[in-house]
Amino acid sequence: MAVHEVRHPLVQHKLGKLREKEISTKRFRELTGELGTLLTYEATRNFETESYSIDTWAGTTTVEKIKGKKLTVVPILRAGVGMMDGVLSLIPSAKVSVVGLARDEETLEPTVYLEKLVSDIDQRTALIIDPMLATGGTLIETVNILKRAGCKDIMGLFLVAAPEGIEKVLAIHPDLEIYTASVDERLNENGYILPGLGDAGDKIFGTR
Ligand SMILES: O=P(O)(O)OC[C@H]1O[C@H](OP(=O)(O)OP(=O)(O)O)[C@H](O)[C@@H]1O
Ligand SMILES: O=c1cc[nH]c(=O)[nH]1
Ligand SMILES: [Mg+2]
Repeated sequence: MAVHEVRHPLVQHKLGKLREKEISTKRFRELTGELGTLLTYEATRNFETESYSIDTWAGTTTVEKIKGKKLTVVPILRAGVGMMDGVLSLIPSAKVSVVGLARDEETLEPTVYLEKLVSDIDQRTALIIDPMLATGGTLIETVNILKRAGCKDIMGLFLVAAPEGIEKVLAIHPDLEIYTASVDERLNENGYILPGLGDAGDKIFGTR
């Protein structure tokens, strides 16, 4: 597994705005989508391309396209939905496989309540999207679901990740590629990331 912390100035600028205490639902949503786009740009940086010829106004020339890479975007309900439009703005034809997991506030254990995967997921690269990687329980369970379905190539995009969660995921799924805008300091006693974002799901959906 590799953890890529995306230090691009635009990413860090937008993450800083996202952390502000009095942020509105509208602004939180906008920034979450924009960061989804920027993380997608970074995560697809090493996709293989192949050359082909086209006719242009000045004759024939050689251009490139992404080489046979079939993707499925995997938003983790609820909060992952907040990143989805931003991710799909760069890869608009990607199929979407939805999983629903909710973390118990007391035990911090995730419960799976929905699995709706594309049928040929065993032939696709899965791009998991969720704003938060905290204890890592939700991500471990999501990767378990994808691997059980035959998926072999799995990447994840997270706005913020906790070092404790990364370590736990790494121990169980060493083949995962993680992209995040920030590896934050630590988890607090309630399993929230510090400095983190607070409850990302509530902020995206305007609940609470
Ligand atoms: O790494 P973990 O400790 O498992 O926590 C991370 C999970 O917690 C949040 O979701 P939550 O369960 O609050 O659901 P929501 O998206 O419906 O708010 C977050 O969006 C992740 O999915
Ligand atoms: O800090 C955290 C941890 C889990 N879920 C969140 O929304 N925020
Ligand atoms: Mg939540």
